[in-house]
Amino acid sequence: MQHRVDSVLSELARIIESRKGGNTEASYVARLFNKGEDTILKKVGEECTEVIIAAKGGHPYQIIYETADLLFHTMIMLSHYNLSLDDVVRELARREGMSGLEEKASRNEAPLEP
Ligand SMILES: N=c1c2ncn([C@@H]3O[C@H](COP(=O)(O)OP(=O)(O)OP(=O)(O)O)[C@@H](O)[C@H]3O)c2ncn1[C@@H]1O[C@H](COP(=O)(O)O)[C@@H](O)[C@H]1O
Repeated sequence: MQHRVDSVLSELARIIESRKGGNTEASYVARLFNKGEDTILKKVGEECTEVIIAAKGGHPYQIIYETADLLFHTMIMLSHYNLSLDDVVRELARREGMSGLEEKASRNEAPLEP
């Protein structure tokens, strides 16, 4: 299962990267990159809202479907800023074993830089 998560996400990240500067007629991702930051961020915002609506609706498949859309558009957003899910996972790994309350308190002490 873990391998499947890794391989699907890595392949998707590779495809997203490959769409930068690509054919906007043939690729949704290339079109989004071409439209730029505001459109990408608007899509992430829309997909967040759709996840919340789906969750409140309580249909498991709908929640999965909308969360997939959110994750996909989040990956495009990260890529726009030359970041990736690897960077996010590294941050999660850094937090491993640290209580959420401790982490919250430490946010006020350290600047938000690696
Ligand atoms: N995983 C996805 C994926 N998930 C969602 N989407 C698209 O994201 C859009 C989601 O938009 P909405 O649900 O808001 O629907 P919409 O109202 O039609 O969208 P807009 O007109 O507002 O953009 C739809 O067009 C979906 O088809 C995706 N498009 C592509 N992928 C992956 O990205 C790869 C590259 O795609 P292309 O760049 O199109 O080749 C594909 O092979 C897939 O693996």
